[in-house]
Amino acid sequence: MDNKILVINCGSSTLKLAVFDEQSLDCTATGLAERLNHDDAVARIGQIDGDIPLPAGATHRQALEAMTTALADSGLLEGAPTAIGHRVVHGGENFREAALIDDEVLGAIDACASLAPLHNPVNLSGIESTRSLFPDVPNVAVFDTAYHQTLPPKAYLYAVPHSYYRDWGVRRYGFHGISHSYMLTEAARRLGKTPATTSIISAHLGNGCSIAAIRDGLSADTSMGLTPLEGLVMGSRSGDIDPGLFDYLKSKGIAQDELHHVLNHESGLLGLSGQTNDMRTLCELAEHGHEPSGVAIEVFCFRLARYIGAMMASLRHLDALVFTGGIGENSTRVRQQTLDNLKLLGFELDDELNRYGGEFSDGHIEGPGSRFPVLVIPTNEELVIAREAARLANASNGPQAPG
Ligand SMILES: Nc1ncnc2c1ncn2[C@@H]1O[C@H](COP(=O)(O)OP(=O)(O)O)[C@@H](O)[C@H]1O
Ligand SMILES: CC(=O)OP(=O)(O)O
Ligand SMILES: [Mg+2]
Repeated sequence: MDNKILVINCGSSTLKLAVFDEQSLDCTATGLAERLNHDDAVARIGQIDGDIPLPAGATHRQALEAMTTALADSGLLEGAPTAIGHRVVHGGENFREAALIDDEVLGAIDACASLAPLHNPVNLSGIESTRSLFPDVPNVAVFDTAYHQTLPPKAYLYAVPHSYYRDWGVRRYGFHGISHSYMLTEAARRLGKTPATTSIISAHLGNGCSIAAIRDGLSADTSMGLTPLEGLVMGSRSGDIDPGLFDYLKSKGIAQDELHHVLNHESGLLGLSGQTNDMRTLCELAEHGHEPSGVAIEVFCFRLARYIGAMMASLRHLDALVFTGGIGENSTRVRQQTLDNLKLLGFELDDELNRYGGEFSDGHIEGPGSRFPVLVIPTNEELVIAREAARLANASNGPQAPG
């Protein structure tokens, strides 16, 4: 019987789950629950036909229970997993790497909840659920912030009174570190280099979007800040705004709570287009002449281009610009339109390679005259989490005999 690692990624209204073989780290099952806490909540497991039955308005916990039962019933878990890895978005300054979960770690995750209100509370509910479903199995937290703990003060300090940082931890933390660190190892492998000598700009473009400057293997700058709201334009998040907006809109009768909701849930691509947060649909709409969708894509790409330029300030050399995430991996248009803004920096794409997203060129999509390689690399946050969960669970089984 093969030992299995269960990986859980709880998002605000989704739950992604994956099962890995502990030895080979092959992914043997994947599942997705969507529209959780809504009447039409739905769950599927790739290896099982049909939907997994969920009650209307199912919570993360109910979905997790239904999905793990279905996995167990169909033999996909092969008994209880040997370790469970969780994506946890905000770990503050407490975690430079993944951690075996105990009550102290749970407390530290809870203490960061107000800094990632869309993410940490659901991450915690995922952990609590698996702890009660599988009481004897070690749980491991893998943090989105951990990889960015190498940011230098010049990149993480806001220019506000220093006591805000000292007393309240007000600083830039950065997120999507699981994905950015995977981009580093994958880019290094494709370029025939070691991660420790590789410098890249990594653009993770999913529903949440962020960019990182990675200098000689270490995160040196990134676009997200105290919370995952800062930086790039995202599906429904605004990214950077002038904080003066709060006062101005207060004078228009929009309270802080309401604006907070708008900036997180009704802005970004959704707010600009008035249609959807989904880039694929926006591209289709724009192709059919829907002007606001075209404008939304233009703002998205221009902001990204500005940030690519900004990331250059942290690097001594650049081995590659890397695109990943649902948009970065799949949108020929976004990659082209972004780099059209950066001709002065010497980026050039090959139209054909870009159209195929680097599928037949080991990820490369740059043209022959490009000053820098440009890569498209599919992210695999679940694999990173599985690897860390296996490593920490094994380490917790006591000291290994010297080899
Ligand atoms: N072919 C495509 N063209 C453009 N955008 C795409 C395409 N496929 C997926 N996307 C976009 O990727 C985004 C979702 O990214 P993903 O990384 O899956 O999200 P999450 O952050 O929830 O994991 C959506 O905006 C979706 O429209
Ligand atoms: C941190 C963050 O924005 O995560 P996601 O992209 O999953 O929303
Ligand atoms: Mg994501």
